[in-house]
Amino acid sequence: MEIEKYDIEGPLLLKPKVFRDHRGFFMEAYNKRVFEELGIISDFVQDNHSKSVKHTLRGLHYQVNRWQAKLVRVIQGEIWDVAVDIRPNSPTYGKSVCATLTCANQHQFYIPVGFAHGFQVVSETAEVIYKCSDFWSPEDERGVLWSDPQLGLNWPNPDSPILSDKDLKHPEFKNLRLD
Ligand SMILES: Cc1cn([C@H]2C[C@H](O)[C@@H](COP(=O)(O)OP(=O)(O)O[C@H]3O[C@@H](C)C(=O)[C@@H](O)[C@H]3O)O2)c(=O)[nH]c1=O
Repeated sequence: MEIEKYDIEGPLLLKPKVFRDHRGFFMEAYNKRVFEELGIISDFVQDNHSKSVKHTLRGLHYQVNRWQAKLVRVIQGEIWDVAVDIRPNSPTYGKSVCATLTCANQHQFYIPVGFAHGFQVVSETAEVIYKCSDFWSPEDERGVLWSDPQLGLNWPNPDSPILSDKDLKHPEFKNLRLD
């Protein structure tokens, strides 16, 4: 497993070792012991799987009270994935880190608690799976407006994103809700 750190403390880009042979490939997608050795001590309790069509943009999402660390990967297609630092006392508050995740590169994006998360689909369709360190809690769901210029995010297709009704209505970053 290769690991890349970012300028922002916390998120990691993980490049698992992939064993290829005439049958295809094998990889350990998650190994609690190895991840803990890397300092990723999240106790993952829920796996999510979504499929989206090209230009779909999901985000930017986080939960309060039941904060979720996430381990994101793509099993079909390609996405641009982003995590925005919303830890109030962080020196990098409001800054973001991103990763291109594809079924070919097998990379995984580890997003600790304290970040808002979103992605946009670059390929015709993409299937994304991610582990979460706490359960979904609808009343604790919060969001930030994906297009807020203050965040300065370089979405692959900002002109015609496909969004949920919910994602159209999130507040701007200056009105971030942490309660
Ligand atoms: C997030 C979630 C949704 N749902 C349901 C609620 C709703 O009817 C349907 C679709 O939900 P959403 O529109 O919120 O799905 P989506 O926009 O894909 O939400 C996800 O976006 C990415 C970026 C994240 O980081 C996730 O934590 C999550 O917020 O699925 C669950 O049953 N469990 C869950 O954990």
